[in-house]
Amino acid sequence: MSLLKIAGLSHRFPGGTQALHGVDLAVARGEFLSILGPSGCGKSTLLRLIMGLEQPSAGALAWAGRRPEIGVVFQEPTLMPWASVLDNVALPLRLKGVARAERTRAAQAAIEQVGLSGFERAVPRELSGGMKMRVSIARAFSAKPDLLLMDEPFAALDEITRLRLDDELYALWARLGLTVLFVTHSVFESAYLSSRIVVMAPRPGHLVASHDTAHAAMGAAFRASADYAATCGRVSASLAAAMGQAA
Ligand SMILES: Nc1ncnc2c1ncn2[C@@H]1O[C@H](COP(=O)(O)OP(=O)(O)OP(=O)(O)O)[C@@H](O)[C@H]1O
Repeated sequence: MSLLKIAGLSHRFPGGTQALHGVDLAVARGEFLSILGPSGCGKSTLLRLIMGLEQPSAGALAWAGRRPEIGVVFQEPTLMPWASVLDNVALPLRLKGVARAERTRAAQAAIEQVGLSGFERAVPRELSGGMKMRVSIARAFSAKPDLLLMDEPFAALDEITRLRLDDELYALWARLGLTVLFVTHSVFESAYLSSRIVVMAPRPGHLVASHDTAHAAMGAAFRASADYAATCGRVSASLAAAMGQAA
């Protein structure tokens, strides 16, 4: 069953920019869904509507059951610089009023999941860019969100770190059964991580294609596989079409 059903969603900003038009999208529980599209096609606007930070001009977002808990990861890790890794990761739990002992336990578990055990007392300036991003990811899922929204989380990282974090995120998703909505400009990253990829086109932003992907394995073996190459080819062609170019 769908966690979220988006129907006929359109959004016009007060200045007059029509950012989205007629978006229909269902997000199933447990899927890793990437939204891929050129700059300005409305990806971030769509995430803001899902987060409830903007109200749509038309159309509807329907959640299954109660309003869900949403975890968010942006390109900037946006950590509290004065606070320890543990306190940063525990922040959503503190804001929810979870008692100290319980939030420490949950934050420590999340820190372990992202491979940062032993760094609980470190502060952000003592961490590498990749480690800060791991803290941001741990914070986003520490409160066990129904949906994890990720807006180009690894775009500012070097390629080696990015590939490693892609592997780690894929493993986390598979291990914890997360539902992830992942915004990226990268065909290769989306083809590697996703169970489904939707491609958007601009002016105004709308969905043009949806691709299910084959996930047989991960790591170097999957990156070298024919399935991965075929997905990259199909998705690249959709993206080229979305941008009005021949593939
Ligand atoms: N607050 C705003 N006020 C007015 N127009 C906006 C606002 N935010 C975004 N837009 C416009 O809406 C359109 C979609 O922007 P959005 O940021 O959602 O695209 P995007 O696909 O996320 O782009 P990028 O990949 O560069 O981050 C663009 O034309 C942008 O200029």
